[in-house]
Amino acid sequence: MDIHLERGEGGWGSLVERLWLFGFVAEKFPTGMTIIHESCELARRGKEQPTWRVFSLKELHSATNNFNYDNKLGEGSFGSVYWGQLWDGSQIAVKRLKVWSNRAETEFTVELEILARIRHKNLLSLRGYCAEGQERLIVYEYMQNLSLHSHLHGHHSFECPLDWNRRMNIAIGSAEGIVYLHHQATPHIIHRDIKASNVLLDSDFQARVADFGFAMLIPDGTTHVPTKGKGTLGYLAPEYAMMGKPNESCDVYSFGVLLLELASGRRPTEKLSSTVTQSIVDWALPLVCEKKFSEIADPRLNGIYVEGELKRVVLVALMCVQDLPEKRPTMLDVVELLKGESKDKFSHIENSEMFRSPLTEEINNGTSVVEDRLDYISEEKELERPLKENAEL
Ligand SMILES: Nc1ncnc2c1ncn2[C@@H]1O[C@H](COP(=O)(O)OP(=O)(O)OP(=O)(O)O)[C@@H](O)[C@H]1O
Repeated sequence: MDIHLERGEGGWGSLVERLWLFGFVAEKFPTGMTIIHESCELARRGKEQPTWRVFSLKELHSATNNFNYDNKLGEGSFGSVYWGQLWDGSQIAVKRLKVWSNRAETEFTVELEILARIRHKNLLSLRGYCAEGQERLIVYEYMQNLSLHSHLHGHHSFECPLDWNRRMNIAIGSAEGIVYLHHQATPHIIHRDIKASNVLLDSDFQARVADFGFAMLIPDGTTHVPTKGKGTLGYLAPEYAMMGKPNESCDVYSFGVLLLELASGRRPTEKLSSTVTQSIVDWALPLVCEKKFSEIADPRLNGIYVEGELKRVVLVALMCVQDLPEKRPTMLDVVELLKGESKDKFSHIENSEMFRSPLTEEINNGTSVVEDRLDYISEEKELERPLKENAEL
């Protein structure tokens, strides 16, 4: 018989209690969101032990050289992220809460609650957490090649290690990670902040979707959940920006923006002048209507890409960013289309009305989105740091 009880430790109290019983698990989190959890995934994993654990603050201080500035990998709304090395030589990334607040506490708990229940090759894995006094830290696997954002727009964009093959793998891999969240996780998960800085790259440049602080667990049968809007400028679905009702199609919209970014190397929005900002969607659509795909391709690719795949990525992206959520594909469709598995669906898309007239109303004009109702909007920023050791560039 296999029964044991685990109890998290720390001044904040027990974060999670787990009762392991014949391969099933009862989880108890302080948010109370999930008291009993009997997921298919856990059943599949059988009696596998959780891969994460509770870290002491002392251990994390020593791993990160006392959160030394030189170890800092980046900074987000929650706090700073530091590179560290554990006593066994394994590398970690430690996210340290900046200022304690109720909102930060919620983000911390939501992220842990979600990370603890997911496991997929294209999602960032949790190594553990630390909650001592007012300190809140999340420990992740370290991703040697940092974020997609850093390669497209940041410190590493000039080295451009992202050839076309890697870009295709990143597109398909990150889409598969989101398919898992939307269609396979129990309950389903809406990420709500899909963007280039939340797609991390491992030593083989495989994509790992990260940052679940804004994510939401959606029980079966829920059509939409009213909530205050969250997300990042340039990636927000118009209906979500205006009404703040998230569902899976909001992630699909953000993923469409990310695909355009990956193909073109442009940012989601570009300032044309001090008063005019153009969205990547408004820039790409007229070029597609004129069949000028080569003008969309990132100049850093030096013309070395597979024409058919570039076209596929761009057309699928534009299907994802349609104004009407019901017209957007699901992430399952997106994966199928990106892999070129559905010739019929693709030729239907190629002949779509929206690619005939440049001024179609299917796409928003990039300036009409009312984003001031959002509770929290972040802007893309990234600390310029060299890659840590083992980066294969
Ligand atoms: N596991 C990791 N391995 C390597 N680098 C990481 C890891 N996690 C985060 N980073 C780096 O730290 C940066 C900051 O991450 P963080 O998730 O805190 O913020 P963000 O996603 O950029 O912004 P926000 O949280 O405000 O949306 C990332 O862009 C990435 O470069």
